[in-house]
Amino acid sequence: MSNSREPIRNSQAAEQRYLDDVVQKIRQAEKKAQSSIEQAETDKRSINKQFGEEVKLNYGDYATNLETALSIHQQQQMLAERENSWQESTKRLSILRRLIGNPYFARLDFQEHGEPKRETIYIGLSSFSDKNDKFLIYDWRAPISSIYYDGKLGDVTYQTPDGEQSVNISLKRQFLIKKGQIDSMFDTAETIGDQMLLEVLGEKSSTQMKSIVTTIQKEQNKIIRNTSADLLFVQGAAGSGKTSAILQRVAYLLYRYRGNLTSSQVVMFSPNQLFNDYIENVLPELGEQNMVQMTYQQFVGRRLPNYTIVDPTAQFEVPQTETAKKISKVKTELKFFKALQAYSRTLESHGMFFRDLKFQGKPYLTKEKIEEIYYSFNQNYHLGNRVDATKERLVQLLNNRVEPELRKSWVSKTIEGLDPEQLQAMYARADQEFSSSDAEYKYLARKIVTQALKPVNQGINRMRFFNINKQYLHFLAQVPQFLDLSDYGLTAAEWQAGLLETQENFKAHAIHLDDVSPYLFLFDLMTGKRGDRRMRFVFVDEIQDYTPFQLAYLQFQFPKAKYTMLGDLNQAIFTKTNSRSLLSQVQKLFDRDKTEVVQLTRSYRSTKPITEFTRAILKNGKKIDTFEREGDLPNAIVRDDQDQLGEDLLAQLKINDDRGVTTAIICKTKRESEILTKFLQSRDYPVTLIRSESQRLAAGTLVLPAYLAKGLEFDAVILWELSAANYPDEDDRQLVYTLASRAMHRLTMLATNQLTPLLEIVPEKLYVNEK
Ligand SMILES: Nc1ncnc2c1ncn2[C@@H]1O[C@H](COP(=O)(O)OP(=O)(O)OP(=O)(O)O)[C@@H](O)[C@H]1O
Repeated sequence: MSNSREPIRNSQAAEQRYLDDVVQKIRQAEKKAQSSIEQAETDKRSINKQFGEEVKLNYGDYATNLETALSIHQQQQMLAERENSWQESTKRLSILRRLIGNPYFARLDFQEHGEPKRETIYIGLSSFSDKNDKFLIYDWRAPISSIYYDGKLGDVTYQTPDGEQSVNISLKRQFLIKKGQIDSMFDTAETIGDQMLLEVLGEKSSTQMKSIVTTIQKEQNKIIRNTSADLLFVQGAAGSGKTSAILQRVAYLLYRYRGNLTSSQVVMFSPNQLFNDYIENVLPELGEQNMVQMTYQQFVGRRLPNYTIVDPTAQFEVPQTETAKKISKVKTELKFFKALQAYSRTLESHGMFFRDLKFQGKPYLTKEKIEEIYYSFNQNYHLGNRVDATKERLVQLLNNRVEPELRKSWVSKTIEGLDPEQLQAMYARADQEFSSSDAEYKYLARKIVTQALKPVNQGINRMRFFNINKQYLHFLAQVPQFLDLSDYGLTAAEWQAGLLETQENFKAHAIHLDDVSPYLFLFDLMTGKRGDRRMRFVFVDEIQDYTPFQLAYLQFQFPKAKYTMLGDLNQAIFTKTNSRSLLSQVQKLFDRDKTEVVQLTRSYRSTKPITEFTRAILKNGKKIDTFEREGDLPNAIVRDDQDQLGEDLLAQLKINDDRGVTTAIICKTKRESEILTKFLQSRDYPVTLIRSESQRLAAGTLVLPAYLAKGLEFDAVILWELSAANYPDEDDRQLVYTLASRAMHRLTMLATNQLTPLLEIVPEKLYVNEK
């Protein structure tokens, strides 16, 4: 071997010596960071002290005031510098402390093409260099680290900001290091050896998701490091690491665009708040700040604070009628988005509804007048400029009204009614002087009038002259002109009935979730709003639960961002009907050349028997591969009465508890979860019921309703009442698949009378039927 140091480091003892050396250097750096923090703190204290004394001394005339101001400015600058250095050192310190116990997880030996020397690098959570700026550890996100995840041994290439590089890899070594000691190490010729992955996957679940940097798979690495696509669409089986991959991707992007990208320019839309809590620690553990996280409902809901958003399907408690499903389909498709855009263009020449702007309870700027102004501009004005020009004219009109208003009797009455205190508050200064009492009266009158007209002014600025509700209903009435309702199996009368329902909802300050996005979009179009252009990356997880309309609306809201959308078209649990066409509809929103699709087919979450079972539930399932991890076959127990089933549940819980695995019992609805929780408590079995998404996941056995289980995982899952009564037909197939695929090590299904017929297609050898 050409590198003389290499043989020395080939045994574990030698690697340990090298590790000790690195750890010692990190410790030295830690001390240094600690002392610069202390220094910055001492400096801050002394600046503050000095500053306090100077200010006390110089509290005098104008000149010294100016001097004081200058000195304050100077002090502030000095403080800010110290603050910066304090923050830098604190951040550094926390990274160093993280590195001390586990500085790196891999070593690579390689030779760059054309270079005589072979190099050895170590890869860890963050980079670290010694006093001479020699890198002892490379960040896992550095360009060179990519070859650890990507390639086999031999000749490989990797991307750098300056283009492609080729190297020849001769060694790839993985380490499991705990508290500064090498637990085990293995050399691998594979991408990332299965041995390492097996160790990691065999671990127990917890209430917090973990980072996967040490074992990122090649396909996942593609997702993480992609910077070219405007739309990166990831279709991945349950448990294939979609969520994990995007969290590492956020960390990667923050590193790659350091200085130009902040975590506030990255937003992630996730299925529910519970899931947000579940993933909350991953980025901080990687030394990065969390991105903005919210649910789509939160995103749109904050713009409609006075409305209750109704979504009858969300919790599976109320079944939807066939007609309601069809109407819902119309309102959630891309065609509807386009129809709305087309409708908005017609408003440029006619058809906009207005409201009076009132003053003292009476129309002040009438809707007729506003309409006249709005349509007085020529056809070059689109909706956005039309509204700006209208606002301007209305403000002018309002200003012109001030003078005549001054002479009205309500103004003089108001002035007469002012008590001395109120009067005093009207003057700019206590000793304000006027040339005459007439001038004083005019001054006061003007103040009162402008004050009173303020709400009208606000109404103009906030565009209260638009009648958005009426406009939206008008649009719904016009829909048959833009779409063929018969394509959706709907008659004009059924559509009209749906419209009346929306109208009734408005009266009750409620709005159906399907109406929310079109309603806001119409308002944006009317007011010429153009979205948030600062947002650079948008992530949408569990995309199969979004409607094409919602995704189009997101794109409208963040027009400059690159999108990463992840989903499993096998798991569409809320929007069953259109999941198949979702991808094709979404692709229409982006430039074809800038769209990349990545498939993740291997399921890492579950043992092989569980993955084999869950994938058999799907009829036209996308391809799913298992990961070779052994475990028990899933088991199903069916009883004639629920009391007996309760005993079986307790018995299964005992088995799981004895094995030290944590169980989640998933029921179909919230009501069922509540009843089951009461039963278990009556039998002195401690459980935590998760009944809303604002709750936290707790340790120990959980009971939760199906709609909250999205995206989560548990050591053991018991599906309570997976019966024919609860899951009768095809509509629930994807839901059952989603629920079953939450299990990592153990899956049990319990039902009274009869198991759901959805399992009939699953070969008997894939599970144990205990009846
Ligand atoms: N490369 C990896 N190394 C180690 N663990 C991994 C890897 N990829 C995925 N996992 C583990 O597999 C499990 C499933 O990952 P994740 O939740 O990201 O999948 P998902 O595709 O989002 O699943 P779902 O669609 O079912 O919600 C997690 O426990 C995760 O830590």
